[in-house]
Amino acid sequence: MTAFHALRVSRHALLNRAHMLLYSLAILALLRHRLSCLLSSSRFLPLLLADLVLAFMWVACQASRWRPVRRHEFPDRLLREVDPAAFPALDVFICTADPHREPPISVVSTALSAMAFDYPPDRLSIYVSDDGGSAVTLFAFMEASRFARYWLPFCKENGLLDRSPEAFFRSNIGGDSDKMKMMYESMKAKVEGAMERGYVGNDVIFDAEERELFEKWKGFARHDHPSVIQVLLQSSKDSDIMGNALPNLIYVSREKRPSSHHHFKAGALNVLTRVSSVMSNAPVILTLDCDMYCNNPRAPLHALCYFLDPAVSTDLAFVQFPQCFHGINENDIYASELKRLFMINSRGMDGLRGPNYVGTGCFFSRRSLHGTGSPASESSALQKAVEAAACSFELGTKWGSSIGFRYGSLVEDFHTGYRLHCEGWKSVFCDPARPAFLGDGPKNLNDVLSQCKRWCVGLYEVTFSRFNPLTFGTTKASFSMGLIYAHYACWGTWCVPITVSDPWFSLYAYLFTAAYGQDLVEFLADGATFRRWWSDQRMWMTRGVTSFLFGTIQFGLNHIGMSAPGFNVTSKVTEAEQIERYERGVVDLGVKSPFFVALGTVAVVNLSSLVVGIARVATTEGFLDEQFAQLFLSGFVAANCWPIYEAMFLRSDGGRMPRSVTLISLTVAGLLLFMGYLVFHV
Ligand SMILES: O=c1ccn([C@@H]2O[C@H](COP(=O)(O)OP(=O)(O)O[C@H]3O[C@H](CO)[C@@H](O)[C@H](O)[C@H]3O)[C@@H](O)[C@H]2O)c(=O)[nH]1
Ligand SMILES: [Mn+2]
Repeated sequence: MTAFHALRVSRHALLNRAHMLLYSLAILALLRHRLSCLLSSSRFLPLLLADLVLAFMWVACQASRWRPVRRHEFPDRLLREVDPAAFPALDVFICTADPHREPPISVVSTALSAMAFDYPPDRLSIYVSDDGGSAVTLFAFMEASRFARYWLPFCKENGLLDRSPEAFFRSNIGGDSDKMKMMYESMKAKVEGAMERGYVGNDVIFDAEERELFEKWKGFARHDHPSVIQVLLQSSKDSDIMGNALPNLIYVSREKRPSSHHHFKAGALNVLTRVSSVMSNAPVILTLDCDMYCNNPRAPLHALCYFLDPAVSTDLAFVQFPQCFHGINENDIYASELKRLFMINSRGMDGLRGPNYVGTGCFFSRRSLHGTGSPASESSALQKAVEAAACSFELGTKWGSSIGFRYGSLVEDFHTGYRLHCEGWKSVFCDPARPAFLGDGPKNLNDVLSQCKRWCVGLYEVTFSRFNPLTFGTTKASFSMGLIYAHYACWGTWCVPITVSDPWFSLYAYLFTAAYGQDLVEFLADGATFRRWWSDQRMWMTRGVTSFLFGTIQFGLNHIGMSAPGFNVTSKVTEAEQIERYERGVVDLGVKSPFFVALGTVAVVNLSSLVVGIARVATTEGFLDEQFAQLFLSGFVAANCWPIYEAMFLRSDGGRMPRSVTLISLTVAGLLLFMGYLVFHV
């Protein structure tokens, strides 16, 4: 048998190791210096803490630089050697949670893009989990099941690669597609109309049978309702207009009761895992977020290149594709690409036990989630499915603790992938030239920072559990995997070195330039531009004083019971005016957010120290030599803060900082500066 995939170790590996050696010597020297300072004055204690965090985060991340790899798959070989009729069945899970933040018509487009995979339709099932419990979402999927009869043959006849109608009609107009476009627009208008009215009117319902389904929504509340499971397409019965079989399409809205915890997305995925196990029970499962449409119809074939290779499949839990986004602006001002997380470090982990699970674009082997057991009962498949979607089903079972998607963290993806690695499973990072899945990144700063804060809280939940990666991970997975997971689990602690500023000395110059230089090189090597890297490092600093800081505080409050973890679904809709600003690359600070008070304060404090520093250079001899590095740092931070100064003082558009936020920032900064003056001069 010829191989379906190949692997090569990155040329950077040796260079990385040499860099590691030098850098660790410098870190040791730094810590030694700091300890000796501490002996002279306890004022240095916060700085020691900052240095320790820096050292720890750096060391933990190195494991991902030890052996980065690149893989390549050969789907054509697979097609030559394996008859598609012998492909394993594939169950696709799509999660949605809120019809207002996640428009049903977009969820439908994602589902259609998966239904149109280059995969035998009779082996393909799409399950939609609707945590929003929305009749409009069900209605949108009924429409989609009719539209699919035309759309799927249209994609295949025209050899389309963009099989999400939303994405296709965004970029293609005219020609053959005119008729299809009209059909799509008419479906879209019906769904959006129902969304606006807030219910599914009798005028848009197809027949009496459909009307009956919506009866279920009488006395129905989003957080208090029975399960609704509706089979919309059945492969054995339904065919498209050319007479080809259609994939199965199943709508699931699990039971919700105020008295039982629904465990957010992990809970939804576990319900789909069980519901699908009694209906199609495919050995391969793909998880998708509602905005992550398929951009490469051969994605499943790429995954099969691993699942059908007996040499790797025995302990292969999942094949993860990177999260990629459409519509990112030229300089990626909010670092939405998250290149280090989704690309660079994933390749690094791939050279060890495998990349972590990032929640979407991931093919699982069902075995790794729940062995082969499925809910046992005498009833029919549909009845069993309804039982499996009930709130009480999991009571007294291992679901969420040692089988299925794991509970206890807002980052169920991180937690689940990590626990699978701890159980001895492996994973693979699969990154074909044409991105397999594309999603929506948040397009305003407040949403970007809130999302990151949620991750930060979720990651702490893993750190402070008995599965702490340093103690549990390093022994159960492997030492190096444990370190990388610890690096992420402690993401929030970046707020310590970023918020504690330091009297600079020459060793820092090396530590700073070497780390920044390496980061830049890795970005450029991965195809980024300098400006995109610049945005990324700016966002890293921004998160330090906002998401990481607030996330750390929030976790502390949750921990002592003063608040509870919540999952704020990221909005996938952006106002036209905001989109326009985003496309021009203008930062959006136009909402009254505590994040922006923190940003404004830091920016003003830094600007003041820069101005005072420059004044001293002009008046005091020798000051420049002594404090050059300190001044350089302030200058560098000020350059990063430029968009904030603009938003505070220079702009007048809707994205400028609200007056009240500017005033509060100025006041807080004034107080801080005054306190600083008292400490150092009185
Ligand atoms: O109670 C919930 C909450 C969320 N979701 C779905 O989960 C997905 C992710 O939610 P989103 O608000 O888009 O969160 P992001 O922060 O953008 O998502 C990233 O982070 C999540 C938590 O780590 C992962 O689950 C995602 O896959 C990953 O893309 C969406 O499809 C939601 O509909 C549910 O089904 N039920
Ligand atoms: Mn998302």
